[in-house]
Amino acid sequence: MLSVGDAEAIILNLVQPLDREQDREIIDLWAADNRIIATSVSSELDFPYWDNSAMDGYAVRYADVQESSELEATVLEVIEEIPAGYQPQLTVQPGQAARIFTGAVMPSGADTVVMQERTRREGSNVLILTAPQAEEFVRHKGAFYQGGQQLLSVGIKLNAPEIAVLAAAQCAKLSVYRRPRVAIFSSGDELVTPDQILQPGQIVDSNQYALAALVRAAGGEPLLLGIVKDDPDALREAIAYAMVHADMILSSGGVSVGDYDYIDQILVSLGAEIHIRSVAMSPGKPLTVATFPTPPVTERSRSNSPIYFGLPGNPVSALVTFWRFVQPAMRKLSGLARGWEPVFFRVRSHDELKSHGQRETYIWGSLRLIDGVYEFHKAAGSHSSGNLINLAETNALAVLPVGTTMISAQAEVQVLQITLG
Ligand SMILES: Nc1nc2c(c(=O)[nH]1)N[C@H]1C(S)=C(S)[C@@H](COP(=O)(O)OP(=O)(O)OC[C@H]3O[C@@H](n4cnc5c(N)ncnc54)[C@H](O)[C@@H]3O)O[C@H]1N2
Ligand code: MOO
Ligand SMILES: [Mg+2]
Repeated sequence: MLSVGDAEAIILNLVQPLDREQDREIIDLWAADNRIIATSVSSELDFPYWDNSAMDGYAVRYADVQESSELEATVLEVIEEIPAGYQPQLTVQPGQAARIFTGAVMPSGADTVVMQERTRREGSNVLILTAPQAEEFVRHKGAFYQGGQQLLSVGIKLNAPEIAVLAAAQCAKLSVYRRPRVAIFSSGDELVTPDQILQPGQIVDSNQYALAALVRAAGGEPLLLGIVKDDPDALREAIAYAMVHADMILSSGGVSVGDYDYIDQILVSLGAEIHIRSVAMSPGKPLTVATFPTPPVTERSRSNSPIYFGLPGNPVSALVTFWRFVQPAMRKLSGLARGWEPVFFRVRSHDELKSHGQRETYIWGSLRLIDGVYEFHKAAGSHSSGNLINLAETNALAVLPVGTTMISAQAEVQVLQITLG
């Protein structure tokens, strides 16, 4: 059976990012958080825009004050007061100073700022009590950034720091990748929506809710296709619709070896190429990954043909395979230039962890900060892949490699981070 690592490599190789020319939209900066920038940004402005003061104090000529001390204070005449947002009117001549405040424009003639605490005001004069460094507390025009250079490159995710940069660069509208459209449906005759009274043998379709939330959290736009019966015609219709409307298709259920598990054969009948049928992992062994032939350019509404993930129906298996494979694939698809690969790190395990050792095993639980160190706590209760009840507060999965049957309590374990940073 295919290893998890090989499956990941196949999937990430199949997924191609959205097209930065064709798959983009213009949005307002207020709506930019968590979006991915599709054109590089530069500014004509220098940062800082002007020479300005980093302190409340006095703008002086260094040559005048370089010998100043408590005992031999330099006396300067204060010629002007310069608050932030004001254009200085006078030039500071030898023997003169200007009162200045943080962020205010430096007056011509002055090259240094002496902070207020190192001065004493006497009427229209100021006494400089300490020798400053030359050019101290002056933020020079262009010192942080010179106009014309690249500020942000394509493929960066926008959060508060990048949005602040864009605002400072007066970029009130910007071009971002559109959100990937992800079609989602659940397959199974036993499934009903949460508002229905359960008849014998029925269960609630929880997967579609979970997958929609995961798709949204990963920056995608879910296209909900509902519950599809274990009926080849109904499944073919749903997949054929999704093929032309989505960048990615997620189904859950119907990918194992049962008589009603039709997904693979329908994909084949629609001309899809199946790249993965199962993976040596637990939970999540039955997993179908397929692609469709690229339609002719004239019939295309988007740059790529979609990738299909037939996730296993068991609720935990559907989530684990999403976290392990679909989430990185969505990040790559969405245009992120870097950081789409899954993130693993090592922590101490609070609990003993067990596996049968034959497949790479993912155990759900939570990372908790104990005395400043992250510790993995296995979720209490049954670890059957059909039990979703103890999934609440899961924020990491412990990974036991093939061949490892036990990790003792307090020993180190590798965990997969599943909440997006
Ligand atoms: N003979 C074998 N049987 C099974 C194997 C196997 O290797 N040989 N693998 C098992 C494993 S592992 C898994 S996982 C499941 C995967 O099954 P399917 O993907 O075909 O899914 P279904 O049979 O349709 O359903 C499985 C299970 O999950 C429940 N389910 C399905 N959809 C949903 C949903 N939307 N929300 C909540 N729960 C759902 C369904 O009722 C079943 O209980 O196959 C094993 N069998
Ligand atoms: O993958 Mo099944 O996921 O082991 O229950
Ligand atoms: Mg089945």
